[in-house]
Amino acid sequence: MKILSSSQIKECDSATIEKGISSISLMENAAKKCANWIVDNFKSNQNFSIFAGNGNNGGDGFVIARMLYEKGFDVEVFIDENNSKFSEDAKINLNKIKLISGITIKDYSEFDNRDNSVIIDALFGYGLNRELSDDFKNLIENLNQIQASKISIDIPTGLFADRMINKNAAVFKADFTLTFQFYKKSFLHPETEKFCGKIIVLDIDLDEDFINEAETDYFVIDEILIKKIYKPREEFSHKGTYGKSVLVGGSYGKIGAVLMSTLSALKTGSGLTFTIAPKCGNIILQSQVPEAMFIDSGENHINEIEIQDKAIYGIGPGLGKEIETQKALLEFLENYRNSVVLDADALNIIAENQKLNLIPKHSVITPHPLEFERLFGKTENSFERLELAKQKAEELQIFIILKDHHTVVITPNQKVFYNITGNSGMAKGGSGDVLTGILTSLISQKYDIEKACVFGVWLHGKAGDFAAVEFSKEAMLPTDLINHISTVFKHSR
Ligand SMILES: NC(=O)C1=CN([C@@H]2O[C@H](COP(=O)(O)OP(=O)(O)OC[C@H]3O[C@@H](n4cnc5c(N)ncnc54)[C@H](O)[C@@H]3O)[C@@H](O)[C@H]2O)[C@@H](O)CC1
Ligand SMILES: [K+]
Repeated sequence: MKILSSSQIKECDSATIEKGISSISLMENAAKKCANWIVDNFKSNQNFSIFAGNGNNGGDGFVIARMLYEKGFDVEVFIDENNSKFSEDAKINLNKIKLISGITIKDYSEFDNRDNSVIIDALFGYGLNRELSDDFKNLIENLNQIQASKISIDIPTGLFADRMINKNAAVFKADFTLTFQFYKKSFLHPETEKFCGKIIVLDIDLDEDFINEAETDYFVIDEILIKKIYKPREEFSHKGTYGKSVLVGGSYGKIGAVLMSTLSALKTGSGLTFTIAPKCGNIILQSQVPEAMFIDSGENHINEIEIQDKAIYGIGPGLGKEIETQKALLEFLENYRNSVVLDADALNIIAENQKLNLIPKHSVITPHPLEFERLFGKTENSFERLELAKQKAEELQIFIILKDHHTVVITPNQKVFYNITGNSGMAKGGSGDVLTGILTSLISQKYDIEKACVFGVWLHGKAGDFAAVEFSKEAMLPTDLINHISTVFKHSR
């Protein structure tokens, strides 16, 4: 799914209107989708307090008020009674509810939530283009204090669609955000996402031709994209068809990491799978993953990384940073020309030795925010981090998978794919090792690297979601996630 900027969304609205749908019908349709969702999700004796602004977001609020009232709900609408400059469509819809005696319209200042109503925020949408005034900030801070369910229409008021907010910004804290047609970039960054609650994307039939032609670097990974990428296994194939994955890592006390990567590579379909690990890992690896071939290197830590023909390497899980290991990795990178997946200590070794230039072109690196900082330096927030990552991905011609609440894939041509599968149960040591195995396996199976990254992060999160359903977010383990890779493939048929 494409992510458009607020100006592109505005153009998309206009293109839809040019195709013959009036702007007032578009508002009617958008509000109807919201009202239907609310009716389906709230009890029929629920009261609603709708806070409307002067623009089209407020207009949506007026239509929602009318529709909920018509469905039998109690509704009160709050506006700024001192400001009579409404957008044209908002004014038409405000006038319509003024004629309905059962809907009371009051000034924001008259609100007291005596009847414990659900609060609907239709103050500002994607049209917000500057800081809120103190009056609005106070209103929002007061609303945020109230213990009630809260719904934002299109965007929680106070957020911009596609940029960071100021540190002291006031933002409506929603439990649900009912948004139109597209995810907004700010729904996917930790500093701003926390205000959105559960995000529901409602299709309001905006012009498909415009959407198809709109140019953007930003995408949300959805099932439509995954269906285009996934290559089911062919009947007439053999193990050689599915490539050779070599997982490199493990050190005394950290053999589990490379074991999980190896197992994940196998479970993702790798044809031939090797593990290069120190001798101390031999018995555990051979007994736990008999399908993989073991190549030893060093006693308790890796001291050499053998280069094999026609293989894809995934290096880093549990690797450690012993001097000999550092030398082995740097020597490998100096002599290796193919794409490689680099994670964890492999990235830390590269950062400490300042050897970014040794990363082969079209490789994949999978840093979490701290590893990213060690590699590329400090940034103020995740929006800036993403911009720096785009710049570095292009400069080094590599794929960067930034692991965060929403993991992001950044390509050498600066495309950005946000992943929305996964859950907090995956915030445990070992989850990253699984991802390294999955990515190595997909690339060795000749998935194009961009597709492998997109499919890999989605698959990783989706398996995590299945594991959370079975075991709970608290109790699920990375090994449960590995076992649920099969559930994802079964559901993908
Ligand atoms: N036809 C359309 O364009 C549709 C628009 N829709 C709704 O319309 C919204 C966008 O409407 P608008 O473009 O009218 O914008 P908003 O309703 O988000 O904001 C209203 C106006 O407030 C002004 N403003 C910006 N920042 C401000 C600030 N800090 N303090 C005070 N005023 C400020 C701007 O001039 C802006 O146009 C969407 O988020 C969505 O809810 C939907 O009804 C779908 C169709
Ligand atoms: K809003």
